[in-house]
Amino acid sequence: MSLSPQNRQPVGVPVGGQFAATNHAEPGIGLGTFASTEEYDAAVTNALSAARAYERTDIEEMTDTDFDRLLAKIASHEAANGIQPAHDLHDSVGHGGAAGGDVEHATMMKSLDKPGEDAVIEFAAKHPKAVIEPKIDGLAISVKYEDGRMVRAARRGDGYTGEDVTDRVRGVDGLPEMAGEGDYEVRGELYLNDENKAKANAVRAAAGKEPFANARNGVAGMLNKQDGSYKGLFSFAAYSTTIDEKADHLDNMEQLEGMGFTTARSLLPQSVLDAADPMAAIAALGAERKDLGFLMDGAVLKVNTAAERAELGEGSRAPKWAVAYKYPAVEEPTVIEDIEFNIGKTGRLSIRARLTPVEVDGSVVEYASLHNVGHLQAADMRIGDTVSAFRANDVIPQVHLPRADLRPEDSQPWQPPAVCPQCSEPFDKSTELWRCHTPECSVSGRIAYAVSRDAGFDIEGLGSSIGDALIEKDLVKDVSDLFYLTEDQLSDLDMGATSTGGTRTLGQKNATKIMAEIEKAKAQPLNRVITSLSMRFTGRTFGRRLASQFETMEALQAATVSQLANVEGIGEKKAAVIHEQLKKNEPVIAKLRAAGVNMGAPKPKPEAGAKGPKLAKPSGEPLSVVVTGSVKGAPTLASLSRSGVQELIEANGGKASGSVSKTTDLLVCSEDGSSKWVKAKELGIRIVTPEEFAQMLEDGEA
Ligand SMILES: NC(=O)c1ccc[n+]([C@@H]2O[C@H](COP(=O)([O-])OP(=O)(O)OC[C@H]3O[C@@H](n4cnc5c(N)ncnc54)[C@H](O)[C@@H]3O)[C@@H](O)[C@H]2O)c1
Ligand SMILES: [Zn+2]
Repeated sequence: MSLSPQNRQPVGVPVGGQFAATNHAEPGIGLGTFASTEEYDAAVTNALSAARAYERTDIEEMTDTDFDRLLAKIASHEAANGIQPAHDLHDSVGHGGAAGGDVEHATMMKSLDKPGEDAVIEFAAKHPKAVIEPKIDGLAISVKYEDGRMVRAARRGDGYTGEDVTDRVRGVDGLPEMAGEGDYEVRGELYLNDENKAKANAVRAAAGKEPFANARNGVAGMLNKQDGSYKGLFSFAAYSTTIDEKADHLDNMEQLEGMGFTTARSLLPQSVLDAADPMAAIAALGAERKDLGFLMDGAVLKVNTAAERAELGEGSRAPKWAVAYKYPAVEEPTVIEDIEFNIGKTGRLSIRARLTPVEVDGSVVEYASLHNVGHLQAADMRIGDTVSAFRANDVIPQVHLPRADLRPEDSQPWQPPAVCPQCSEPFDKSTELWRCHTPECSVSGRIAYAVSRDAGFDIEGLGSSIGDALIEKDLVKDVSDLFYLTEDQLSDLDMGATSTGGTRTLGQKNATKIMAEIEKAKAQPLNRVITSLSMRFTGRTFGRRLASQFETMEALQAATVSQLANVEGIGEKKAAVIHEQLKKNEPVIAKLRAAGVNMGAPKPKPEAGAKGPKLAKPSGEPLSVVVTGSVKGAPTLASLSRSGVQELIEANGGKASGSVSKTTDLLVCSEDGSSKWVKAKELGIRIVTPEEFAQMLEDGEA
């Protein structure tokens, strides 16, 4: 089919600045042609790929504006060169990207023509009684009712057949399960409103995925997910029905509304078409877009009576009795001044562009989301690039279309940070959104460390997903907040959406368990309290040394830099850092103290004549002890973690060490032949079994 000249006009072109293209372009003029057949072929391939992604996935390979512009250029090239297109980009539903399915449609499900402003004005002049409705941006479905009961729902697909989605849309808001009597069909848009979009994106975030690019992509992605993880988050609005094919469109819509359906026109019913100035009504409808709470990408003009519908008839991919006007995305050119990173409170790396401030659609945009590393690299946007800033119906501004012709000569491709820019540790790249898990970088990492069995309070059951949920809800900002949680806060904690779209809470049973663990944790030894603060240079080893040196938190806080520096292995530099961080953590420590967390106690002075510490040399110096392998053989040691054993050694006056060297005094080892055993043998170091070691501690005889 060759296109009418009108159809070749670009639709939805952006307005303003260098990116402006006119909505009134003469057919084929200003759209340009491709320089070579190869370029034309590549453009067709790209457009088909984008259409496929658009119809079948939640991936947006290009924005609608880019897609429409590309399509217009392809059409213009074909017209200028007399090419009979071999592709079906122009005249198939879904631009050739749609796939059919199991359900055959009674009549073809079509698209809408978006012929541009002039044609819309002409349509309105010819059909002054036409009605105007919002064009909702989601996915079309057809729903069949038999005896007033919903029996089948299917996607538009290729227009002739579509995928069966019955079970996935049952219970959707605006789409009743039982309605009226008899057999009929309702067609309408399945869409995602802002409130549900936030919920759906929370489900995505929990799975480490980037939020949906926009609500329309969201519907596609959610519908493709067959496991129902987003069930209940859709909405439906009807725009046509077979309930009475002789009736006026408006009467039919009113009847559906009476039966419990939401209709497109009922979402914005106040706009009346003034045939003399249809663009005024379209603009009035468009003015409400920002505050609607759902995506509306255009306005639809439809004739009202059945007679007019029959008279105007159908085109191959769209009816002739309706036209749509697609609102142009508002975008403005600006320059990326810098690309900035931020590590969020749960450790996620977010990337944004700092822009030369520019006014877009009434407000100044200074920053734009660059999504994730993959997105930025694929788009090849660089510092210094002139880009187009837009809001795409979403609140967070975005940029796209880097202008190669305006790129500075010394421009370099953007490189993602090799390691976390804050702590220099490698990122966790297992999901689209990179994360840094270190305690230094994220509250998440700090809490995970603070509750860990090895280093911190050993709070069983408080895993990272619960930790993250507490952080998201701002219930926990630092470790001390854990000790102020209430059982109700825990049991009501929102753990994200369930497979049926409801919210999942942590529940009473889990809450009670965790509360008991938190209570128990208050008695953890001082070294663990110190470590749980996630200060630099106070890992497990130094935590133990500081605790045994200063005995109480009070003494540790009162210590001068040089007193801290005297602790083995610390030295002046680290001492200064620890000193500073102790000051910074004063409020946290105060809160821990007030919650009843153990702050240590001075060790009783040995009575005269009493034996010295158990793990000490006759000189009084601590024995350096290395424990390797399992200590399970010794019942008194079996329940201890690695750190527990080390703590025990130091509580008995010894010094725990991880590796065997000349200075080692004792190796506790159950496996003869291990590398540490061999080394100890070579160095003539005393070796005892865990059982013997347990006995030594009991007897107080080293
Ligand atoms: N970004 C991309 O890569 C890409 C790729 C392919 C297509 N697209 C976009 O998709 C458009 C074509 O897709 P399409 O045919 O699915 O949709 P469309 O936007 O051209 O409009 C037709 C659809 O509008 C819907 N609709 C909403 N409200 C309605 C109402 N009140 N009355 C009647 N219909 C209503 C119906 O589902 C109908 O099928 C292109 O113009 C392009 O912008 C984008
Ligand atoms: Zn980091």
